[in-house]
Amino acid sequence: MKAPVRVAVTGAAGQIGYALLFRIAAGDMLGPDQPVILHLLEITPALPSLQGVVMELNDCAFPTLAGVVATDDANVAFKDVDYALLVGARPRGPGMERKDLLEANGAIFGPQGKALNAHAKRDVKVLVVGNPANTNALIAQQNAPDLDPKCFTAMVRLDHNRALSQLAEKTGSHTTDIKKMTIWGNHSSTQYPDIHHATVNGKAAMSLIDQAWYENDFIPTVQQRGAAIIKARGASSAASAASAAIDHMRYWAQGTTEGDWVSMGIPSDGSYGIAPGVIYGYPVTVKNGKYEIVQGLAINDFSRARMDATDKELREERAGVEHLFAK
Ligand SMILES: NC(=O)c1ccc[n+]([C@@H]2O[C@H](COP(=O)([O-])OP(=O)(O)OC[C@H]3O[C@@H](n4cnc5c(N)ncnc54)[C@H](O)[C@@H]3O)[C@@H](O)[C@H]2O)c1
Ligand SMILES: O=C(O)C[C@H](O)C(=O)O
Repeated sequence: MKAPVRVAVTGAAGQIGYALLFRIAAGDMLGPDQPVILHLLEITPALPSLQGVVMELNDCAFPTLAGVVATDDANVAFKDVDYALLVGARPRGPGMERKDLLEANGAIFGPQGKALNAHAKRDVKVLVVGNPANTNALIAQQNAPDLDPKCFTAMVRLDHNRALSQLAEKTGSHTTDIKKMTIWGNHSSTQYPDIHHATVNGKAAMSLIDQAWYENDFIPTVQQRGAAIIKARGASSAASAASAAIDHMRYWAQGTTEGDWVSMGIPSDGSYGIAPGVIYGYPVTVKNGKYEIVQGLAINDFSRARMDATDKELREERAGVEHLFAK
């Protein structure tokens, strides 16, 4: 067994938290030889409920669970953490405008960015799941001036996995037969799931499907999947979101496989003509805990228009929250 690492999870008493904590504690995220100390952050009124979750975590007697800290203080929650999964966010309520949502989340992700800046390990890996995930990640990053901006990422892995599942079903294959799937841009309905570079059992994905299915079925299904689940379940995706968060962190920590890549929301460096600084879904490879954008992909006009549309949405979201950035 290795020395334990510290993993913070915010919104730990919520529904994603309930699907996520037990898998992290069981070793699904960092491996069966990596003990974890969980740092769980909740708002004060949710602490009794969180205590119940802690009781259940202990009752599992996981070999890889080395301790649990449960708190309503971000300074305690982020102390010396190696990983931080920021799940807790303000959901959109009735009559709330997007602007109100961004403002409410600024009040969460600004202070959490500051607390990470003050207390987390200098190479902390931060994943923002709470919506609007990309712009919440930007707010946290912009309040953590002493951390490398690349420490902050947002989750588009659920979209990536949804795209794998849709393409596998259409082509009668398994998700593991598919390589080089890409989600460009925002975790929102403007995201662009791109299969131009994907292969299914080594064959170009685009040669196995027709353009009409791609345009009228695949893309909108992936873009609208979150809304479809809310409609069907009466609550937003939880187990699949938790599973995607595990995948995002596992690949970031352990690396991508040769000949394949994953999609991560990361700070744009201007690659592919995207506005520098916005947290944009890119295809990335990972080695030794560092991600790199896959370069040199051919982008046709169809893709260009969609990549630009989701970039535009992210630039607009950024313009709406710039007043929340640390001066
Ligand atoms: N990126 C994605 O792919 C994706 C997918 C699904 C859901 N989500 C988002 O994830 C978020 C969480 O979803 P959920 O279903 O678990 O919601 P939930 O309402 O069940 O749980 C959220 C929890 O966060 C807590 N919380 C609120 N403010 C907090 C704060 N300042 N610090 C710590 N905890 C805080 C709440 O008390 C609650 O327990 C939502 O924003 C949802 O939209 C993102
Ligand atoms: O909460 C939502 O809007 C949906 C969620 O982000 C999802 O993709 O399932």
